Amino acid sequence: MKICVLGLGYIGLPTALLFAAHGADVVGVDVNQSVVDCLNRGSLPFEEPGLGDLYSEAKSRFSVSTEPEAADAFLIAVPTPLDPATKVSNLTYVKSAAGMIAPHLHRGNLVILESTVPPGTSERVVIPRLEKSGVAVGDFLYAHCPERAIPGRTLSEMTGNSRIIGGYDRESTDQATAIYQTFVRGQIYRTDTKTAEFVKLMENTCRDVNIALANEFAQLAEECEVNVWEAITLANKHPRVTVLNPGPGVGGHCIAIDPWFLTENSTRCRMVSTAREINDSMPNYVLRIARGLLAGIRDPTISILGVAYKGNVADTRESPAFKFIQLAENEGYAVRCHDPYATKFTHPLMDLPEATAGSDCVVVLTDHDCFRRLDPATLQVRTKFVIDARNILDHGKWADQGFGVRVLGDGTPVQQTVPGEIAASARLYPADAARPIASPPPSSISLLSPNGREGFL
Ligand SMILES: NC(=O)C1=CN([C@@H]2O[C@H](COP(=O)(O)OP(=O)(O)OC[C@H]3O[C@@H](n4cnc5c(N)ncnc54)[C@H](O)[C@@H]3O)[C@@H](O)[C@H]2O)C=CC1
Ligand SMILES: CC(=O)N[C@@H]1[C@@H](OP(=O)(O)OP(=O)(O)OC[C@H]2O[C@@H](n3ccc(=O)[nH]c3=O)[C@H](O)[C@@H]2O)O[C@H](C(=O)O)[C@@H](O)[C@@H]1O
Repeated sequence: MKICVLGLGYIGLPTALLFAAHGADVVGVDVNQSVVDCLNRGSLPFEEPGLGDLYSEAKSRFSVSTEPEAADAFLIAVPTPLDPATKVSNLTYVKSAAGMIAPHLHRGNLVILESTVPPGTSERVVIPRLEKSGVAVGDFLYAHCPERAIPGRTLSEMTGNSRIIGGYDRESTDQATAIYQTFVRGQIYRTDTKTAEFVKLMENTCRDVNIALANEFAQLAEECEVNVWEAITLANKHPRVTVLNPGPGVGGHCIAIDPWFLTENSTRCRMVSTAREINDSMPNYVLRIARGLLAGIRDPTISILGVAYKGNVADTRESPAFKFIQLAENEGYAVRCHDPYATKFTHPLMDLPEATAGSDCVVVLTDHDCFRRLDPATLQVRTKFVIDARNILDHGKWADQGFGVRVLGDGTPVQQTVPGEIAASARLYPADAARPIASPPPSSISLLSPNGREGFL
């Protein structure tokens, strides 16, 4: 079996290598020459746990090129970004990939679309371009097989997750099932192409809406002067309730984008777009907290810890850090950034001492594990304020070092802050307290550790 994989990014490359490691001859195609050069040098264009070892294992059956060639099966894993102005999918890359396959397509070949697309895209956009080959669908096989792997655990999820295979016809579903079964150990579910497109979008939209609910709870809790983290921990004791974690916003190439694909042709949707609005407004909310703390400080500097869209990954796509920084700079704050994972960003990435030197407020935006263990005694800041927008720091330790600690959703009323009341506005945690609430916590629950729950890597 020879498989040609178009798009060697976060999804296409691991998928191509898994096929190769399980016996297929794979040609990986990417229009970006630097990706091809990098792989030809034996390096990886990005990091993902286990990918280096898989590459070594698969190398003998894997070659790379900027052009597709004849094969038994073609797999498309190219980007499907969102046009930020119109909130409509940009299908340019998918169209171009289908156009590149057409000259090599023969009767009996299988084409699989893995890229996430709006419902109906296969039928309206992809298949017609493939048919320019002169072969009609039915004579070539076609399936949409959406990817569900989560960055940071891509390989274990690609092999262990269940999969949806949406074939154009029974033969297409059978053939696609057969090739995924070479490495997928999870259950394979069969459906039609448009349902598969819809299911993928529903999954990510469901997560987005649930995160929006957690973010709204954080804001409501603050209005009620309740600590949302304690409230969530307790609510999640209910056997049918799972509230996710509030945070500074939703980033990444998928959850912040896919809900718009579901609604782009709809005139009825309310909840999905409202959830997007709530999540997109979280950087403003965190900045409002910072504004409260920094009122009265001359020429304030904010130190951002974490620009990646989530913990323990380097990916900054759609990261809430972009919006937070832009808003902060518009406000006149100087911004210095530190992220031990990210390598590419719009702002210079500094080491921790440099990013925090002379700072007036440290803001944790990403839940990297290494931040949990940070020792505040080592930081040479000017003003001791920290905002923990992920609830990951050891707050007692920071308070011991004299920091005013403000946790997103901790119940401190944001609007109470007025210039001249700076220290009072940050809840100064008593050195021996793990949380800013008056009554002592029941000894049986860990109130500031809900991040070990489902929902966070
Ligand atoms: N990254 C993720 O965690 C997940 C992504 N997806 C979906 O998978 C698709 C791919 O996403 P990523 O791998 O993250 O994208 P990516 O941006 O990491 O990689 C895509 C690659 O495709 C290449 N490319 C663009 N046009 C091409 C063409 N015509 N022929 C060959 N190569 C081409 C680009 O140069 C790039 O290297 C998207 O639709 C995304 O929504 C789905 C599930 C998870
Ligand atoms: C339904 C679902 O879990 N989808 C996964 C998701 O991967 P992704 O890394 O984007 O998801 P994520 O871990 O929820 O992170 C998205 C964003 O949401 C934030 N986030 C996440 C969980 C939470 O409780 N609170 C929160 O604020 C994260 O910090 C991040 O900014 O989207 C992937 C995709 O489609 O690309 C998909 O394959 C993955 O399985």
